[in-house]
Amino acid sequence: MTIRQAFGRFWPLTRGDRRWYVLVCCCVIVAAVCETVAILLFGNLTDHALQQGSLRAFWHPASAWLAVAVVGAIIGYLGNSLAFWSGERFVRRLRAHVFGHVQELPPDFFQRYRRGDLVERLSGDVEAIEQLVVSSTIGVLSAVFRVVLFAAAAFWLRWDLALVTFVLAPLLWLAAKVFSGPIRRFARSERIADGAITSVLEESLGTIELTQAYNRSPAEEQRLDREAVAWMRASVSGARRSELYEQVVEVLETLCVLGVIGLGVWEISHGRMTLGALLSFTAFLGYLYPPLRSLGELNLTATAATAATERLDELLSAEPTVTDPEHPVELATVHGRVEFDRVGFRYRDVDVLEDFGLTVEPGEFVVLTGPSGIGKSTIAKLLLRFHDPTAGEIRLDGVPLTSLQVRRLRESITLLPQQTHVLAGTIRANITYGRPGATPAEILAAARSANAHDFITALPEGYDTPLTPSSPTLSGGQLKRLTLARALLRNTPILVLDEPTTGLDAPTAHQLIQSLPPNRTTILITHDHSLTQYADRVVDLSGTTYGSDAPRAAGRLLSAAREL
Ligand SMILES: Nc1ncnc2c1ncn2[C@@H]1O[C@H](COP(=O)(O)OP(=O)(O)OP(=O)(O)O)[C@@H](O)[C@H]1O
Repeated sequence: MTIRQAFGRFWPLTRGDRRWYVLVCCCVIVAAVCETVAILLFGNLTDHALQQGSLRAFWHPASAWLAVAVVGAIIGYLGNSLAFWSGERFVRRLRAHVFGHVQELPPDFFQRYRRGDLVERLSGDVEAIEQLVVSSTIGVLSAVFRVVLFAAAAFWLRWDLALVTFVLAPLLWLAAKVFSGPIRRFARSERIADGAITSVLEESLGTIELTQAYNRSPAEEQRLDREAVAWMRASVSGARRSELYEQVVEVLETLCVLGVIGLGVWEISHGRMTLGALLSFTAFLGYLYPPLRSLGELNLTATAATAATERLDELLSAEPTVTDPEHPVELATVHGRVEFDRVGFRYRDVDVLEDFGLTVEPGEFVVLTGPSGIGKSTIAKLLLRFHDPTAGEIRLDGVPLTSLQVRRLRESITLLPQQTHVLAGTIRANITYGRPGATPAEILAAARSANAHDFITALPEGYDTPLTPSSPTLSGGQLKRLTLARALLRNTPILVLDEPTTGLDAPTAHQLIQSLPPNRTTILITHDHSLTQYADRVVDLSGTTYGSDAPRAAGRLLSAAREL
């Protein structure tokens, strides 16, 4: 991706902030004008006060110089602060944009990338793009204004000497061109290595118990070191090229300054120039060369940032596979009838479901069982539209899922996944995650139903006990009950529980299933056959489907009769 393409890709995100960039440019112009005036005053001071040794001739230009310097400093401060603020605003907006997009992507997208790499793209790469889009734009505009102003002043002072000065510009351009290729290459390798390091750190810290238990610490250190070596190579090679570029530019600048001074000396010796004019002129060079040099450097920074642009563009180009229909069907009330109609599904090349049919009536309690790997969790994921079936159709209350708004669909179904997800925050915050704004009484009721209230209140800080995802201070069974409380609090017409009783002792498991709320469509995925007694129907994915005369079924029939 070229700088131009990279810039075009992200520039639209600056909409709404461009007036601030214009303001920054105005500050830059005023500050550059102040610097120009200050240099001219310096020439005046040299010719009238210094050369003639006149203190009277000193005060006027000196006070004017001071006033101009103060104005320049104030405007410079305001401009730089504003430039920084608008740069950070862009970072915030870009990160939110990419993060929002990534959150819509299907689960298999996250299998293609290591989590640490994604983290790096959302942190380091986003900041690198800010460099390209905002800082570099402001930097280039600022440098161009300054070059134009100082060049105009230099031409006004002595056009012939100014011409010599500008020999430098094409040389700098040439140098930047020569160096930009390798710098881009090393920047790309560095961004990739950054992602790999974050991944290793994230993965190792996430499995620290396993690492310690299996004595794998040295291997983990080696893994990190391998990535660190790749990162160091890229980083050092890139820095070397940048440094070499700086030194080449330094030498080129020195050559030009010496050329100008040599010419100036010659002019003074022929009486065609004053010392003040020569000193002002060389002072201009001192001001002119930094923005000229920074134009070349900005080119290199922007070139390096294109590596980050490519990485972020890759994320933004990934399309969500599950989208809202153009004209969604509105379901005023969800009754909870779920139909899988000749559903087929495959993960890339692996067929998981073929011609699968199941209808769950509103309020029915179905146990889904079958051997490991047969596709039980996949059915739950299809119901929430994490994926769409490759054949057949799934319907909710007779409406195909693809005709419903994804948000509305997920509002109607609660999935308790097999994996226990703990969030950073208190136990209360963990429970209310699925339904912010729930009342304390509702939280308590959900915790009681999930058999979690007693162990929570036995903790010194009760519902305010803080939890961390990496090392939650609760047992596996307690965490299971906590996540069940979170699911129950959502109070949706459909409940899908994927192995909710793993890690629980038999009495607790039975108690938990018995206390599940009645009158809602419940699909319980389990390997525990003792729990099937509570179901209205058991569906064994290996082939058998049978009803149950369990008390639970009777209870449900009773409540259905009551409803009638
Ligand atoms: N993201 C995925 N990508 C590719 N294949 C997958 C993916 N998730 C699951 N599978 C495969 O699909 C099949 C069904 O998996 P699924 O998790 O639905 O089984 P399950 O019946 O719930 O198993 P278990 O009882 O062990 O939880 C398995 O063979 C599994 O390897």
